[in-house]
Amino acid sequence: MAPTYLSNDRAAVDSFLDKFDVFLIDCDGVLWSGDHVYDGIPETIAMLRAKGKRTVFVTNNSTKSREEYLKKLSKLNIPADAEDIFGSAYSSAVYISRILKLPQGKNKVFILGEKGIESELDAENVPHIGGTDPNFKRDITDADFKGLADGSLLDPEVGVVLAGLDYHFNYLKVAHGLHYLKRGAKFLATNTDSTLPMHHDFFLGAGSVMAPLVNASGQKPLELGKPSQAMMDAVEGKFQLNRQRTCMIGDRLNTDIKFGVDGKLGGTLHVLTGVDNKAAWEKEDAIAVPSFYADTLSDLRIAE
Ligand SMILES: O=C(O)[C@H](O)[C@H](O)COP(=O)(O)O
Ligand SMILES: [Mg+2]
Repeated sequence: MAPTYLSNDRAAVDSFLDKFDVFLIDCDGVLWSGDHVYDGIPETIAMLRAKGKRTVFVTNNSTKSREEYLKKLSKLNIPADAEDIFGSAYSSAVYISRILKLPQGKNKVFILGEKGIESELDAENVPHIGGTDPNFKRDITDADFKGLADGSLLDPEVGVVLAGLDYHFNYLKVAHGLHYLKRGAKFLATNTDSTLPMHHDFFLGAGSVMAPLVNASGQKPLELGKPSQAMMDAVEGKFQLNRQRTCMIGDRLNTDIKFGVDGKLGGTLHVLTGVDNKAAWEKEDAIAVPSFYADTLSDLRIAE
């Protein structure tokens, strides 16, 4: 069935809102582009909450922890509770500490990523190295090559390499990641989005940042962010979701919309402010087709 267009259609928006109690809302490309909030977003979230709807922010962006996202949301006047934020950094930390359960002496994580991952691993008492450690912000030396090849530079307790969006990746850091994988560490990713919407344009996403490691190791990481259904199960458990009364709202087909479709949610809404346009789901072999679409999330305000 062709997706229902909601923009400027009060009746369509009213029946859309009546169908759902919980909205899982993506962030980059839906609420904002970098620090630029799209027009009418704070008012739209406030309207949904005023109508008794639950709004849960589900982002693949692992550079911030839930706490850091709460600060960003409140700085941008978007109403939110700390409880209603579910990021891929949190999803990954929970997977490592509560599901993977690494053996003692092999329970450390080497991070190719930012502060968000470090904070969420700390919250789960999972030891970690790499990440924002300033010792990695330099050129590789011959001593590094030697120490990585003979293992003298490697921490024997590392059992996982966790990769995400990293604004500071370089040859030295990726080389460490490669040599931990060569010694049997598990390869996990918070997400593998190829691009990042920022300042109304697109930049390298997590998937593009970790591509050198995937290429050199010949391994594909286990993804823990959208569209992974491990994340959907975690979201369902945490928020006691009735999947039929839940709608996923996103800008990207191969993460957000696929997440909702594979998760058999009651509906998915594709907004055209971010990564994918209409043509992406109109084509024959579209990876996922939304049940609703709108030019922007704030088009829901017609129901105010
Ligand atoms: O590269 C990335 O990590 C993604 O572009 C970014 O995380 C997407 O975030 P989301 O749209 O899921 O909020
Ligand atoms: Mg997005």
